[in-house]
Amino acid sequence: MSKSKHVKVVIRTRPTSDYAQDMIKFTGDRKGVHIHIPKNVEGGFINNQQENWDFRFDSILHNVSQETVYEECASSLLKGVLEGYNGTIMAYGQTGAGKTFTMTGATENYKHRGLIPRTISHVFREIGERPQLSYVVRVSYIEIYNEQMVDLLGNLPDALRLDSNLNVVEDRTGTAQVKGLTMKIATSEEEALSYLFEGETTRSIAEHQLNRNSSRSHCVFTIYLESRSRIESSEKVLFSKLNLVDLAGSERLSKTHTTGVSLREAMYINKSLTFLEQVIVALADKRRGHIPYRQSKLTNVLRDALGGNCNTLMISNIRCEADYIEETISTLRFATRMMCVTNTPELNVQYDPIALIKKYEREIKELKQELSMHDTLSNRSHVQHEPFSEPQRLELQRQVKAFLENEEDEIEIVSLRQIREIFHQFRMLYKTQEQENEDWQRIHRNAIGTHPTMAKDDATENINMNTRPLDEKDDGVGELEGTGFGLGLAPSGGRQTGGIAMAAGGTRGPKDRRRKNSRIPGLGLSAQMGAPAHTEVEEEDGKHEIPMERDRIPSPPTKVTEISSPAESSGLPPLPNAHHPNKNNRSLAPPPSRADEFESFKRGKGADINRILNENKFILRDKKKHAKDLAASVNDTKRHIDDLKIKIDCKRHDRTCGVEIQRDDEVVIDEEEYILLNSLKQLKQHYREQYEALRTVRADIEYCSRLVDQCRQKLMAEFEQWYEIQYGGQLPEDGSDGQVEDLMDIGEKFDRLQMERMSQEDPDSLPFYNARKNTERRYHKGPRSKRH
Ligand SMILES: Nc1ncnc2c1ncn2[C@@H]1O[C@H](COP(=O)(O)OP(=O)(O)OP(=O)(O)O)[C@@H](O)[C@H]1O
Repeated sequence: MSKSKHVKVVIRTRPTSDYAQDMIKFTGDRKGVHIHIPKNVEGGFINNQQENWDFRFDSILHNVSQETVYEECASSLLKGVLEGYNGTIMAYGQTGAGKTFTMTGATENYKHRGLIPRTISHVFREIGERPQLSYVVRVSYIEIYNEQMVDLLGNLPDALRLDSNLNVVEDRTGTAQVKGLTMKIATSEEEALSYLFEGETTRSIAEHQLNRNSSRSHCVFTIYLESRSRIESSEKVLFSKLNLVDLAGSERLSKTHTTGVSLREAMYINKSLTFLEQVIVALADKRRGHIPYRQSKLTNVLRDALGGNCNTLMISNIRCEADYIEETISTLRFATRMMCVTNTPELNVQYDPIALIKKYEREIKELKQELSMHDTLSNRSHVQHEPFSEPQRLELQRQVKAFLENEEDEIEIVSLRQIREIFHQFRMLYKTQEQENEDWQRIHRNAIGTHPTMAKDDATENINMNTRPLDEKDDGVGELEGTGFGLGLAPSGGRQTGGIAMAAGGTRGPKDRRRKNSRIPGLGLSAQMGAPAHTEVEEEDGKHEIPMERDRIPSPPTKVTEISSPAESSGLPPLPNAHHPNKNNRSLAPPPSRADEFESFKRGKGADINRILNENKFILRDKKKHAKDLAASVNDTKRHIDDLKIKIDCKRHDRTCGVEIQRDDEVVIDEEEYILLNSLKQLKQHYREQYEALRTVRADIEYCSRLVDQCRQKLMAEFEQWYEIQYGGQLPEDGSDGQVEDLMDIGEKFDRLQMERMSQEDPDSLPFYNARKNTERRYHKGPRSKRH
């Protein structure tokens, strides 16, 4: 559970030779400050002027080194940040009190480096010591000047513009974010330090070019950490950030004696610090519901640190000279109020949705492996659990068609999912056919109706002729046009006698129930699944099956070109061929269906692979049959063994009842038992051999199945590719990046030598000097001085 914590406040004094020892005294425990200002005698006898002030803080750092400040203020807070808690350290105080010295320190002197560079070093040191975690470190640097936010790591021209496009927005969790802010990923201490120095440099360029006073701006350097475990679940991500804030000087307007631009700047600073104070007062007052964060950019940016989800520490820098006593008291007052602010730091855990998906994928894969193991153990290795891919669907569709066209006797059933897919394919074929029939009939009817030389009655008669029940014998059906369902072209007077219903609606005679063969026109199959190909007819001499030859079954668009078209003979316009569109009629017909094209592909470009596939399938079928036979004989042998065992047991039982002959303690068995035992031995041997053979065949089957699958996949893949190319699909094009070669110049070689020397003296200082040098080089030397 999260715990509330008050903002930790530390006082740091700037060393001075003019220390006002009569006025400022620190308590022995280094936590209290006593201020004494003697009464002004000019105030008269009755003088209410306050003389003494006592303050208590978390710690007082008087005349201490930068290192002590770091250990006291930042070290433990940073550990929290590395564990996933947010942190903020801000330096507050009057101009010249040492805020920048505390936060940034002397950038040219490693020993006097401030909290920010020390924190950066510490971050990377700690990361190196936590190999079980993977971290991403990002940094941003922002300056708030006259209520304008400047992105110090952004493009230099933008930093010099007065109108900034940075805005503070709230994310879903209510956390303030600076929209549009540059966040640089730092992979090393040196890189992160380079960004710090780069920001500093941008700040000083802007200061000179825009005549700004840097002590009148607030600066926020933020280190963002994103960490995830390398050994546990990596979808759990910890996000935390550490704000390192150098506030503008807090001196009063009256004391600065400023005018013009400086006055305006001072007003802005005072305003934002006043708003900061208001927020702190509001936070300290538990009855206050509304906290005015939005009044200024500063409070908006720091809202997490002030009464939010953050461990916050404030360093109040004070000066100990008598001249600055009023400002010092003011700073200490502000610091006291700050101590009343409580925050509720919470672990910032998020779950990475991509990593979560990856985790689920992994789990599914493992489960599938387990399932396939289970299948193998229960001899169901051919069962597939993956969703059907497009090529597999096409293959099933082909099998269904082959089955309906009598090319294959059966479709091997392997799973419930496959059965569902087969049913689905049946339905699709049925629907396609139904649609084609309707289209064809519509076109045909229109054509008949509009033909100038044909009377309407004739046309209707022509259709009715084909839709009425065929009540005459086979001969009477005559020449079927092969182009329509119920629109077959019967010769005049031709009537089928068997009572076969061939109406478009699929009405069937009561006796038309048994079907052995069916065919859907257009796909070479009958339009209705129930449309008969063999039709049972009852004649006087009993039942007969009338085989309906393929080409004799009325089927709409198919075979139109092969058999003399009724359209031609009756003067009708030619019928569209939806099954095999060619270039000339492609514009009329809809794009060819993939199923049809697949069939052509198998005959053409994919003929080779299709042949191999079929050969493999044949071998597989053969092997399966062999396995089935072997399994049957293995079971037979097993039955024989069991029978023999029973017989032998009976024999033994008889023996124990005294029937056996004992000779010199040796069990003597009779001939019959001997034969039985011998047979058992042979049978067992036979069983082992058969079983071994069965295992080998099963292994072969697995291997062949895989081969068949591979051939099928290849065929499908080649077809897909061919289809894409044929019908406008474009293959993606690859692109490649060039590499820029970075050569080392003489200066760099010198730097390297110097670096080597320093690394021997103080290895830890290397990244610091490196970063410093790189930043200088970028800004001040040669062609690399230009940014962006
Ligand atoms: N603890 C310290 N030890 C040594 N020098 C210090 C210390 N604190 C401040 N200084 C020196 O005092 C001067 C003013 O300090 P600094 O610029 O840090 O003040 P500041 O509060 O940041 O002022 P501003 O508000 O103008 O930014 C600098 O030259 C700095 O080196």
